[in-house]
Amino acid sequence: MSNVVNGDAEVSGESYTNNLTHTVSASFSISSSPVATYTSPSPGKAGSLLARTATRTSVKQLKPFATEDIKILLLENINKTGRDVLTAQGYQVEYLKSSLPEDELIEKIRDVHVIGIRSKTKLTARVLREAKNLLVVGCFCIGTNQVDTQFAAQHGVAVFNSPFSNSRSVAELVIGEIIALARQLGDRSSELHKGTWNKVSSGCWEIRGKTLGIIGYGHIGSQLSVLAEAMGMTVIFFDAVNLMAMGTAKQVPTLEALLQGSDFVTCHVPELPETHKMISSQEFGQMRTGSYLINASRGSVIDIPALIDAMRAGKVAGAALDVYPSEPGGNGDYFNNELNSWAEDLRSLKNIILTPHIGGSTEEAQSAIGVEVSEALVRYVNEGATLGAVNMPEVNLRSLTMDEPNHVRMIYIHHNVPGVLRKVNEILGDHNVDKQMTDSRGDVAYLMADISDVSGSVIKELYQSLESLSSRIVTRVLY
Ligand SMILES: NC(=O)C1=CN([C@@H]2O[C@H](COP(=O)(O)OP(=O)(O)OC[C@H]3O[C@@H](n4cnc5c(N)ncnc54)[C@H](O)[C@@H]3O)[C@@H](O)[C@H]2O)C=CC1
Ligand SMILES: O=C(O)CCC(=O)C(=O)O
Repeated sequence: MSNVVNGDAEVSGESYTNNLTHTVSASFSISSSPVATYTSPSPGKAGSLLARTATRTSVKQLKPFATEDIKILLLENINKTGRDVLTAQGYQVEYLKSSLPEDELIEKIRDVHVIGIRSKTKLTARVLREAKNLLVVGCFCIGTNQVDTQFAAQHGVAVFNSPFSNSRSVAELVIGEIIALARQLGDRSSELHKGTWNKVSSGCWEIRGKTLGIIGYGHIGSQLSVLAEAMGMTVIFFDAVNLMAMGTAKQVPTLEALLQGSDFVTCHVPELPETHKMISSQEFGQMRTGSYLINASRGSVIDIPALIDAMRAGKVAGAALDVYPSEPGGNGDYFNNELNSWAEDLRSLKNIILTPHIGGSTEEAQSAIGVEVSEALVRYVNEGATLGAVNMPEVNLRSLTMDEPNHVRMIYIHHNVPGVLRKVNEILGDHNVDKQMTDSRGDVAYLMADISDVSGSVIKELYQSLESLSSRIVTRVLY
């Protein structure tokens, strides 16, 4: 394959960096000239930060490859804003509305350099092991529990997410659910849908003056706290760390204190071993009789058979669940006992709101997430910047400019073992290293160095020397 970029004829990458599976793909064409630059396609409609910065003529677009050779697989109906950012770069983007069963996913992931998912797609070690060309994963959501982020890092695959673009949407959904549960809205509505008029006030309450207990006072929990106080509720919260309370909310020292003191309990913790079945029979026993439970975090946080028992016993007067231990792969799939053995018992309860993991599903959230995550992916693919990565150290260097035509950016992802920097500096030391940054996270380290006045043959030597080090996970060359 050969490409022409800004008039420079390119030679096959295999002729000079045999093992480019560690950069992008062995089949990519790599310019023989480090001065080769890339003319950015016209910015997409998204009007994104990236599109805007690309029009600044002084910033040099770093690309070691023909952008149209970058293959991206987007699953789970990722918003058009995100697709637009990626297609505007000239990448090949394949887009599917649902997730894929594991075997199909493995077939598809073998080929791609970037994968974009939401909460449903499980990128386990088994799947990632097959992803030989994969550079980066974009989680177009907050949670990253669906990805084996540690395995990914150890194989040089960065993972990005959107840490708070859907937080407000989740908080608003929970506010709606608090009122809906207090007024038994779900039951009244479905009765009338079936033709039955059932006007009742017994067991229906205002939320003013009631206490909301928030478990996990992070982005969503603290946002919810502000909204709940504005509606006249008292807020208490429990968190693993000490945090500044919003408004007049109060942190309580134990989960038990939270459960005993709340009329409504809502969970906003990540999926972790410590949060697995955090609310089970014992915790339901500690809740006030007639209180309500909401979970829009992860399905594993609640012991659902214990919830069913607590609701049947009248201990819990209502519940709203948005997330489940097993969730269907796509719209139209069944939510039944084959998926979760207790599904039909759950569906038969009174005053229970069951939603299909829509906490973050608003136009505003999905549009913002699409742009945010796609831009992080583009920055990583094109420039190697890891800012915001959830599994790699955060490393960035200022963009190279058009005034620096003979520069190369070397990226060396490596095992964090003693003596690596000495060896890397022996390789880079004879050259003019303008800037260098290195950082580590656990047992993976990330080094980025911009080197000036280098020829194509020198780049090849630098690349091969870094590749030959035993500490190497991935070497990338950008210019
Ligand atoms: N239903 C939906 O569509 C959505 C669900 N989520 C879920 O909500 C979760 C929370 O989201 P954010 O508020 O953005 O996360 P965050 O990371 O900002 O806050 C989580 C809080 O939980 C606390 N925490 C962690 N372990 C704890 C423990 N064992 N006990 C008590 N507190 C603990 C942390 O200290 C932190 O303050 C996400 O991890 C995700 O799984 C997020 C967005 C949408
Ligand atoms: O929108 C989604 O698919 C997932 C939302 C979610 O659970 C998250 O952001 O963690």
